[in-house]
Amino acid sequence: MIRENDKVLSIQNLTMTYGGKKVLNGINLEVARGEIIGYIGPNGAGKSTTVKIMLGLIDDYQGQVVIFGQDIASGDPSYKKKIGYVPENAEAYDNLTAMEYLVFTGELYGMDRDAAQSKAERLLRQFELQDVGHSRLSSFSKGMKQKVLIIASLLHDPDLLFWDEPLSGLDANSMMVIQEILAQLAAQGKTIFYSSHIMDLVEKISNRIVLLVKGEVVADATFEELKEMSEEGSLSGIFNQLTGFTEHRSKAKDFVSIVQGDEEYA
Ligand SMILES: Nc1ncnc2c1ncn2[C@@H]1O[C@H](COP(=O)(O)OP(=O)(O)OP(=O)(O)O)[C@@H](O)[C@H]1O
Repeated sequence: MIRENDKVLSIQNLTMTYGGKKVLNGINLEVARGEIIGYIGPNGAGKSTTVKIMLGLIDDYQGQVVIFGQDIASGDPSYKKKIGYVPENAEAYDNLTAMEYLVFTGELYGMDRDAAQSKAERLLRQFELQDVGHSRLSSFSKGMKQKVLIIASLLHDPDLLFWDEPLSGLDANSMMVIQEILAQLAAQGKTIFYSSHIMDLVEKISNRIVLLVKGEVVADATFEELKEMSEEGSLSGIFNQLTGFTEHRSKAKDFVSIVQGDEEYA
């Protein structure tokens, strides 16, 4: 049970339908300060849809979502100021320089322009991006862009973070730094939703795993608890087992046979 004072987020019976198709099917979730939630599931399971609902981007859902004690359907957007978001991609901003993007984002979150600029400069320097602060994002490598998105999500020191595939493209050294940053933020009471398909990383970073399959939470436990419940030793093995996926070998064999021109598989 989470103490009422520690509760950051509460989702009750969340259901979402797109064109008659139910994509979220009664999700319940209580999240406390300081948790790093590995939010995982197969493609199309409903992860982005739940995150978009929590960000207030989708409002025609059924059920209740309470963030920082406020029902987000109440129409008061102030809870958003305490949220940071790393989108899966942010190509729409490619024409901005890193600094322009960061200052713009900081101001959206209510920061003063000078404060946003000075903090952005210092954070860029931490990632050794100070020399390209005034270059357009379109000229950045995948990993450099990811670092800018990560800085943008943290600039206003939010209490709740939604990170969608945040480390894609980052080298091993940068990943270790980010991993440590997340651990330190969580230790200070920040809450992090970490959505990724890279199971090794989710396993390392999260202290709680929530697995969504076809719009339902099918597992909600620590990695250690999941390991005890399953015969699998890794999160990717547990993921395969809980999503009922056992045919990777036969699928790969069929695929390779078609590549090699075997008509039987046409
Ligand atoms: N705007 C939309 N209109 C119609 N259907 C949608 C829309 N957005 C998502 N869906 C459907 O909702 C389901 C859940 O999609 P969602 O993007 O939430 O999955 P996901 O778990 O984030 O997947 P991925 O791991 O591939 O990012 C999918 O079947 C998807 O096709």
